[in-house]
Amino acid sequence: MIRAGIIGSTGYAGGELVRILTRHKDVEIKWFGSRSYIDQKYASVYQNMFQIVDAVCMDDNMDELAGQVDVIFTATPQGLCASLVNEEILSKVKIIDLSADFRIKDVATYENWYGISHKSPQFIEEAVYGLCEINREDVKKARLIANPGCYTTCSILTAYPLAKEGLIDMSTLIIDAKSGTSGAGRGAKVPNLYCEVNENIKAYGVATHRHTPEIEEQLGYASGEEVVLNFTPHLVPMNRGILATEYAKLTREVSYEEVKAVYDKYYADEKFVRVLDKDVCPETKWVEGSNYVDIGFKIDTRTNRIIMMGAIDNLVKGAAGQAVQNMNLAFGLPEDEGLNLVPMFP
Ligand SMILES: NC(=O)C1=CN([C@@H]2O[C@H](COP(=O)(O)OP(=O)(O)OC[C@H]3O[C@@H](n4cnc5c(N)ncnc54)[C@H](OP(=O)(O)O)[C@@H]3O)[C@@H](O)[C@H]2O)C=CC1
Ligand SMILES: CC(=O)N[C@@H](CCC(=O)OP(=O)(O)O)C(=O)O
Repeated sequence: MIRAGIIGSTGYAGGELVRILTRHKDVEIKWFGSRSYIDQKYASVYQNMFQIVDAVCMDDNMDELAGQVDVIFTATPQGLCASLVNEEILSKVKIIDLSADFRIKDVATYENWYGISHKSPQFIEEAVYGLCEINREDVKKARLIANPGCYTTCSILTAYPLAKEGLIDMSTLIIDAKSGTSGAGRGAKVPNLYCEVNENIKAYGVATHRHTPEIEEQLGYASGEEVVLNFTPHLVPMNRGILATEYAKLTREVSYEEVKAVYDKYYADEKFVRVLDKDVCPETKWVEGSNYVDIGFKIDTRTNRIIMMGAIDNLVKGAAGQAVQNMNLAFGLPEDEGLNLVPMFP
């Protein structure tokens, strides 16, 4: 049995980790970390866990935790994991960080976009960017895994094969993405109140969103060139889900079949990536509650652009599901263990 500790188990991403891991046959959650609910029953924070989780929430102490578990998930605000991790901890446990602390290789870029100083830059180089479909072999050997962002998982996987094969002009790439409000976490914030979000759609973080450099870096590795792009997120009145619509000029004339063959080259054997049939556009409802990424595309011959679309559940493939997928790889388990979640509908 793998013993797991979750720092930030009372947040939305941590809560989703608990939901998935309670049904993972090789994992026992030993530590339900919290800052605000110490000594309270976990099931009193999340009543959906009534009679499923009997444990109480515990203080977030990474040093103590490292001696008691095999893997620590940090589902905490930006900067916290970097402020806690040290060599002794990493010599004892694997860490899967759901925040952005170890995603970006250039520390100055991280500090610029996040507005915080990085507390342990010495571990950035060894951290593996845990986008399983792309970095699988490195994840298997990693002791520190940077779980990718939710918008970024969706945006990168949707464009990756075409970027890698040079089919799109990267300087023309524009990503327009929408997220449900669980992406903003459980903490109370006025812009996320019911009356602010319901019956409303709004762009935010325009030209400044922190996921921009993460997408640029990863698509830069794929395409072999420096990538600078527009990324505009929108908040939409739904609980879960991300839809990314991505536009780029094609570098040459291609047919539907050629593009489909490129997607199939990278994803035909990927259990969690579903390239949809011709003319089918992904919808967040069709992936809700699951670890799937659904991808579709359309060639617009009139503008010589391709329009790529991807949908995920931000809390599953965009956070907890991908974290469990990373854990499975890092511990030599079947990659889909605990993740055979059928999308829910309606
Ligand atoms: N929501 C999403 O869709 C996604 C989130 N993520 C990332 O996961 C992380 C958590 O996000 P999310 O679950 O949405 O956020 P929430 O605000 O819902 O949860 C934050 C969690 O962190 C804990 N926490 C807050 N401050 C501290 C602290 N100083 N010390 C210890 N614990 C602390 C909270 O504990 P308590 O409640 O007990 O106070 C809570 O459990 C973030 O880095 C986020 O960017 C990544 C991908 C998607
Ligand atoms: C709707 C919403 O607010 N989404 C969050 C992103 C989700 C998230 O938690 O970001 P990471 O994946 O980088 O951890 C935001 O825009 O900051």
